[in-house]
Amino acid sequence: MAVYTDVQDDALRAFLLDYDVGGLLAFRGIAEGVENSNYALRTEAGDFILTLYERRVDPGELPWFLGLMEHLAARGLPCPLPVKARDGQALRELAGRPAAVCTFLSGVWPRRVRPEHCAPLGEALARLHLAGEGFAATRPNALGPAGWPPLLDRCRAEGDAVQPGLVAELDGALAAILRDWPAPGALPEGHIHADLFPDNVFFLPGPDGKPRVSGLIDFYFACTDLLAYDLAVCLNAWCFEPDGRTFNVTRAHALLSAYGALRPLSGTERAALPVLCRGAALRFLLTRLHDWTETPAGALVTRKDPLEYLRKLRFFARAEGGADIGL
Ligand SMILES: Nc1ncnc2c1ncn2[C@@H]1O[C@H](COP(=O)(O)OP(=O)(O)O)[C@@H](O)[C@H]1O
Ligand SMILES: N[C@@H](CCOP(=O)(O)O)C(=O)O
Repeated sequence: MAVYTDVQDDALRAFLLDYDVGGLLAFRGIAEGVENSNYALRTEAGDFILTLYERRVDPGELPWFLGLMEHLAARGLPCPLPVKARDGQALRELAGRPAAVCTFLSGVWPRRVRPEHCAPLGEALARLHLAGEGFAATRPNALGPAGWPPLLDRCRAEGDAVQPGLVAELDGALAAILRDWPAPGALPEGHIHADLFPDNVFFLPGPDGKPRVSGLIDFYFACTDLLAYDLAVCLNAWCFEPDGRTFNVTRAHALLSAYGALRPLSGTERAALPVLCRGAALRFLLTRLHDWTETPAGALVTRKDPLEYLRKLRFFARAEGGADIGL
């Protein structure tokens, strides 16, 4: 479910009068997604996505996200381009919420990841990092290492009800990750997506029939951080079998090789990748755990399993070297 705010058709028609997109032909709410309300629009000018920004997005940060997408799209990355109204503004208001219209991207996200998805993914991620250069404004990662201890504290009271002993295990894992984390300035930084899960990457078959990336969406966790951390997020999200236990080295190797062909990893980045993977596993474990225990009964949101990421964290803690994670 991701339509929290209802939009009436007369309000939408009036809203669109400020844009050069012609008349509204059809619209429907999109059930997928977690954070915001999304509608698919068809107007006389084509297809668009309307997003109404909900609870967890800070309205003050929206110009940064929209500015980054505009910068990346202008450099040829297949990401949504915010559409400006006639007053030159992409960020407007509808139904009492901050709202933006973006271009619609074709394609389908992979319900079942195959190694053939991972090379185009790695290439797209490297292109994203390279295209982000030159976007001057920065946004710190609120869900980076400094954010993990307070997040764990918020899960302390309820965590052991999810799995006995969980809080103590996470205390130990967090301490080890913070101890091993790269020192400031040690690794290259830039703008990262920070949530490039399969449901945020669209594919279409290329002329050879193999999957080609046709769209990267959902930039609302994007921030300025270690570039290699984005790879760690992808290794977590794309390279395990669905049970979260079995790591697929073939997928990881395809992802890392394709990335490295466009943006070669330094020796320091390669050495840091295992701890970045542990950090990324902990980050998604903590946000899922927090949502698991805090989501009110009856809320129309599908909670995601935090323990899937405990299994991934344990895998990366056991991994003995780069070869175990596809380097
Ligand atoms: N630019 C786009 N083009 C096509 N579909 C989109 C676009 N943006 C969002 N969507 C659709 O909306 C769904 C939810 O979008 P997403 O940004 O992941 O929402 P949320 O931020 O709420 O998690 C996606 O799975 C996709 O179906
Ligand atoms: N990818 C995160 C959840 C964020 O949801 P999204 O729909 O905004 O990508 C997770 O799996 O925990």
